[in-house]
Amino acid sequence: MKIAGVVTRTIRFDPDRPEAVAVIDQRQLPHQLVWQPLPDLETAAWAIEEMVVRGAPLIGATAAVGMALAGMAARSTADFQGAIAEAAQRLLKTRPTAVNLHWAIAQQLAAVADCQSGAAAFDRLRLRAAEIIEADVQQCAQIGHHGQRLIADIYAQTGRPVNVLTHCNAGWLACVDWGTATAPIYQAFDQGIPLHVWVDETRPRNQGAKLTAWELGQHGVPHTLIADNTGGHLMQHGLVDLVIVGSDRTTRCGDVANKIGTYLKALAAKDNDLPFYVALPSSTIDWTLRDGVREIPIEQRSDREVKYMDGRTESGAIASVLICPEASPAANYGFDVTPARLVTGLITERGLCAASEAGLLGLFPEQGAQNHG
Ligand SMILES: CSC[C@H]1O[C@H](OP(=O)(O)O)[C@H](O)[C@@H]1O
Repeated sequence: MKIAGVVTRTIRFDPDRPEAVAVIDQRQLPHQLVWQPLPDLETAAWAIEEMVVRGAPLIGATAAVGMALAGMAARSTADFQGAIAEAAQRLLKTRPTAVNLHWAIAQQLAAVADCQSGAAAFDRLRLRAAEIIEADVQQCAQIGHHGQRLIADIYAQTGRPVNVLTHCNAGWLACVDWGTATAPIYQAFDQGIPLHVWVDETRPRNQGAKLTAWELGQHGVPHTLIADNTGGHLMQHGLVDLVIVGSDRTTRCGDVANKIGTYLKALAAKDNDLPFYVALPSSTIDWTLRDGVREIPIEQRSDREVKYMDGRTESGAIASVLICPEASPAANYGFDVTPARLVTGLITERGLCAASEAGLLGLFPEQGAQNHG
């Protein structure tokens, strides 16, 4: 998407110059645009752990690049396979919930399985990383193409601007470009469909306030930032037409793990008979799992993220402030799981489907042949 009118992606990766890879440091947004170089595997792993980069698809893309950087470092060593396996283990320890991390690492390990030299393995890793990055862009564009119809249909029925609510940041900043939940919004907006987005601030890391509001503003999309607990009230008063969120891991039966608070939005949407859609690329589907509440690992992060807020002071300095008694313990669950029964439908790169095994296999029949879960 564009930053100040310049087409930009979240990660700059040239397979012919992998050592020059850099990512937007999303911890600095919206106040500063900072590009963070990723010179080696460890920096790539650190960037995922510290949420320099975040969002399931971008975590996957960064992991794929991290594996390529490990391959670059090991390209002249005899035990290059051991070094690549070690890199995979390092990356798997970064963040547990987004399945794209596992998917991307598995893709890279498969790419080098039959390599007989470090040089050949490095070539496979850097080229596969570039493919994964390009595929994410195309898949998110397709999610936008399929999802924009939902917004267009509501506009055709009502004849007034469509109010969409989204949670966290499932925007182009969570991907390489376009986003997942935001792709239908951008494409409907670009087609001239009048719309407005309610942006959940999304405590505790405030990805909505810091990232979604910023990227929508950069594109000129009308939006209003709201406290996380506002959505239900808006839905009760007819101010929301559609909820679209992203996913970090979706089971083969349509259960969805997403940023903490998503489940509560789904409950409110159900209670108000409003459509609740989840936008996701197939790299976010975990075909080995069926029951998301029981099986999806939920990341728990530092209590500091709950106890402190950071931002820009009135004097322009970036500061972090304690918002509770220092002695108060805090729990920081990063995600929750929305059961498929609360999901109206899934928006994938292959089209829309019901949040069910039949729905997903209808779009991805190749997965049905394998005995999963
Ligand atoms: C399109 S995936 C975006 C997804 O990732 C976010 O989590 P985090 O910022 O912690 O990586 C959130 O769950 C978004 O919906």
